[in-house]
Amino acid sequence: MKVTETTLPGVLLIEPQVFGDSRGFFLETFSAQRYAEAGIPGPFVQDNMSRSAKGIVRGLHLQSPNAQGKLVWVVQGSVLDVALDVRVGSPTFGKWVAEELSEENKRQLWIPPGFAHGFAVTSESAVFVYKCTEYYAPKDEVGVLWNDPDLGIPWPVIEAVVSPKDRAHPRLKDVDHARLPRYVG
Ligand SMILES: Cc1cn([C@H]2C[C@H](O)[C@@H](COP(=O)(O)OP(=O)(O)O[C@H]3O[C@@H](C)C(=O)[C@@H](O)[C@H]3O)O2)c(=O)[nH]c1=O
Repeated sequence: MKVTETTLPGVLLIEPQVFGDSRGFFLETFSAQRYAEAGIPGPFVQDNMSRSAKGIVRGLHLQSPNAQGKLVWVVQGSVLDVALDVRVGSPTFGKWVAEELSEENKRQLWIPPGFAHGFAVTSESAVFVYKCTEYYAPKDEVGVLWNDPDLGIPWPVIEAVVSPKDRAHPRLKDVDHARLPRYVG
């Protein structure tokens, strides 16, 4: 597999090796030793899957405490996936990266603990899967407004469909910083 550092240190783009043949294709979506060697330590304790229709935006979400590292990819359709650094004291606080993840490109994104995460569906529908390094802890959920004008994320959707919960998140500047993770270098 090919691992590339994105413009946000710590956020990694992974292009798995795909073995195509007359039946279709095969790829390994995760292998503990290989991913650890690539800088994705784990251990992963929870796997998730969601399906969303075109135009849906989920995010921007994190947990703090109990911050989750997330290894994410798309098994059907395509999304624009976004990781936002919200670690207080980080030199890249408030910066984000956006990568297209799709059934076709089979890319994965590693989003370390301490980043907020979200995605927008650009295909008719998308099935999104991810591995998490911490269990879901609703009491620790923190959200940042998906279309916070200070962030300027170019969401590729004309009419975004966003859950009431996600519509109610504050802008990053208005999030109680005591609820955000700290940058530890
Ligand atoms: C995230 C999650 C949700 N749920 C439940 C709670 C709720 O009833 C239902 C839907 O939850 P949500 O609206 O939070 O689902 P969703 O908006 O898809 O939340 C996810 O968004 C992406 C962007 C992430 O990064 C994930 O970590 C997660 O926050 O599923 C779990 O049982 N376990 C979980 O791990």
